[in-house]
Amino acid sequence: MPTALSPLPLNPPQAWTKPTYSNTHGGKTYRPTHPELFKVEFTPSLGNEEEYSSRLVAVRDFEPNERITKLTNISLAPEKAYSSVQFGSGQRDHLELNSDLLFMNHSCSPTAEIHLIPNHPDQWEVRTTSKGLKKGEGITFFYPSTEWDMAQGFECACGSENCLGQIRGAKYIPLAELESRSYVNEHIRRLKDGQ
Ligand SMILES: C[S@@+](CC[C@H](N)C(=O)[O-])C[C@H]1O[C@@H](n2cnc3c(N)ncnc32)[C@H](O)[C@@H]1O
Repeated sequence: MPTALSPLPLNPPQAWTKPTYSNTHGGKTYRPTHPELFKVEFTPSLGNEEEYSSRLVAVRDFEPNERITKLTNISLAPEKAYSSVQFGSGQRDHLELNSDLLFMNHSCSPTAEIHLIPNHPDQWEVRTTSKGLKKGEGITFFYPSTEWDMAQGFECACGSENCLGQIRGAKYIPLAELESRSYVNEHIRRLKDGQ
């Protein structure tokens, strides 16, 4: 069950077509959700089926600690999935982004953060880190900052010097390590406290 204070809709407020290589290259069904902020890029040489072949890229500069966007078209996820973002410690506390934000990849040295103030979905947002963000840079976040035990772990290909390798969720990473990488959401801190 979702937590009592989880007023997320079961369906996205606005219909959304997931971008694919073909519908962003000549297809007519895809409309970027935040064209003035970021765009989805595919690397066709890696193949359309390869999930890491796509990424979200800033189309303008952002200041340090600037809000990139609020999470405006979210819905309660039917279940934890590769695409969902965890917003609480309850079993059903996972949301779907239903926007191009889905294409934010994980990085061990992320350029952005997801801030999920408990029980205030109207304030949930994506922010830059203290470094800000330049036009053309990938918008990434540290998945364990929201995810406790991911539906689908992966071998990280972020390429950063201090890459952690396997990414499976915060459950498998000490709190100090989480804190050294990213803003850590309150539900993750709570779950760490109880570990
Ligand atoms: C929500 S999707 C992110 C968007 C993804 N690139 C796509 O095309 O759908 C999450 C998936 O992307 C892939 N991914 C994201 N960040 C990654 C990384 N740093 N290294 C390897 N794969 C990554 C993993 O397969 C992960 O399950």
